[in-house]
Amino acid sequence: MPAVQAVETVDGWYCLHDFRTVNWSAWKKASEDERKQAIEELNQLMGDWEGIEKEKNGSFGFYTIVGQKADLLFMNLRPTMEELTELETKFNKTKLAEYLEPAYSYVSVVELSTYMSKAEDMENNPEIQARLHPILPKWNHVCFYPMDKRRAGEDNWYAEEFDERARLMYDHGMTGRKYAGKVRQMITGSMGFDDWEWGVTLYAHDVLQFKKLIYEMRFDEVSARFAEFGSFYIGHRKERDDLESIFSV
Ligand code: VOV
Repeated sequence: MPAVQAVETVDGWYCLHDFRTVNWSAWKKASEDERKQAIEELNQLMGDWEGIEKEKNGSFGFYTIVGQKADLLFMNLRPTMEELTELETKFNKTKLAEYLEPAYSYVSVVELSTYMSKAEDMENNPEIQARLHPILPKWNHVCFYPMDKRRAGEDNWYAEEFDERARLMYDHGMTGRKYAGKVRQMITGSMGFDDWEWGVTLYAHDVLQFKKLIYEMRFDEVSARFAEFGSFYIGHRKERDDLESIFSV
C-alpha cells in the first residue's frame, strides 16, 4: 500500500490537565490552622497562575469534577513543556497537595491541522495565533476526553487519502459550527506525549449542550467510522474565591 500524505499541524501552547481526588478523611484530620494555611498557599499559587494568564504567557482553569473519577481539575497552558513540569512540581510541593491524590493527567499541545488552510498562511493570521495561544474560556462547564482515530481494516484513518480526510474534517467542522456560542472546543494533540492521540476540551454555559454536540457528532462520518474515545470528565469552573467553600469540612 503506498503511503498517504500526512497532514502538517500548527502547534501552540503546551497543556497539562491535572485531575486530583481529595483525601477527605486525611483533610478532616488536619488542624484548622493547617487547613487554613494549605488553602492560602494554593490561593497564592493560583493567583500566580492567573498573573501569568494576564501577561499572556499562559492560561489557567480550575474546575470541580462530578462523579468518582476525580474531584478537581487544574488546567495550565504554557509556551514550553518544561514550564508545565515545573509548575506541576511546585504544586506537588504545596501543603494542600498532601491531601490530594492523582486521579488522571493529560499532556498535550494545542493543535490546528492544515486540512483547510496552508501552514504558512496561518503563521501571520492573528485569529489563528489566538487559537494556538488560548486564554481558557470563563464559561461555566468543562468536558474533557482523550480520543484516537481508528486504524482497523476498512476504517483506518491513517490509510485514507488526504483529500478524503479533508472532506471528513470539513463536515466535522460544519457540525461543530452549529454550536457556535454554545460550545467552545480546544483540540490538543498528544501523539508521543500521552496515551491517546488527541485531547478534546469543551466549554459550555449549559452543560446539556455537551451531550447534544457529542451525540450529533457521533453521526458524522469521521466520528462514526474513525473515533475511539477514552474516559469522559465533566465539571464546573471555579474561582479562587470558591476555595474556602470547596474545602470547608
Ligand atoms: C464546537 C465544536 C467543534 C468545532 C467548531 C470543531 C471544528 C473543527 C475543525 C474546523 C477542525 C479541523 C481544523 C483543526 O482545528 O484542526 C477540527 C479538528 C478536530 N476536531 Fe473538532 N470541532 C468541534 C468539536 C469537536 C469534538 C466534540 C470532537 C470530538 C469528536 C467527537 O465525535 O466527540 C472534536 C475532535 C476533533 C479532532 C480530534 C480534531 C483533529 C483531527 C485531525 O485529524 O487533525 N472536535 N475540529
